[in-house]
Amino acid sequence: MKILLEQIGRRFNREWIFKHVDYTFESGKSYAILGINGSGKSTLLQVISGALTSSIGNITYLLENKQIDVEEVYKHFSLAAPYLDLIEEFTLLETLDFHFNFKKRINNLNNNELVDLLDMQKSKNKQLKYFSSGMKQRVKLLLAFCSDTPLLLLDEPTANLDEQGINWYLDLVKSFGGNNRLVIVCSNQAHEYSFCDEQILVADYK
Ligand SMILES: Nc1ncnc2c1ncn2[C@@H]1O[C@H](COP(=O)(O)OP(=O)(O)OP(=O)(O)O)[C@@H](O)[C@H]1O
Repeated sequence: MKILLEQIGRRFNREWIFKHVDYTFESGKSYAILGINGSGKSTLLQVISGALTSSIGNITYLLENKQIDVEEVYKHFSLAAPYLDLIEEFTLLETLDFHFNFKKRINNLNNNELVDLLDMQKSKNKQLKYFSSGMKQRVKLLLAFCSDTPLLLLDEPTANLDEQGINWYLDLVKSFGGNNRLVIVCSNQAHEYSFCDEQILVADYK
């Protein structure tokens, strides 16, 4: 997958969050979008994903050298982000079944293998509303990493995770972040993005 940003800008009302962003994202590489709180990382990620339109500029999406419409991009990415909610009434197993109705499982991993990856066999029939914030974050990350999509978007991936959780995330990166995937991480914490090949500073586009 290739995503080309040409002179992209986004404003809310009269305030420009970023402008003149020229950048190319390519499969097989990982990118970190960096900046302080409120600098516009999530906004840029949402523009890249097509969830938010840019105020100016063009974005082109190429999948195996064929252009795809912005309306179709959602089929090709998986996202873990603080603003993405899980359905709290579902149990863990129901969550996996529901999610993988829409996205293909990576390596055909079955529910039992996914629950093992989460180390949550004891909680598989528990509703997510009874999960701790760290457990929910692990579920979000697992759903994103284990969906077979060429584009993986991660916004604050280790929010709510303790040291063990951070190491678990880094294992996911090693296991499922490669294989010619395009990975984009929004962060302001080095341990979340130190594996990335390139860094984009939102402050450079003010
Ligand atoms: N829907 C919106 N309407 C108006 N302003 C918005 C909207 N969404 C975001 N903003 C503003 O855009 C700016 C960038 O927000 P954004 O969430 O992209 O920052 P961020 O770098 O991801 O922050 P954080 O590190 O805290 O997650 C902020 O000033 C925010 O208030």
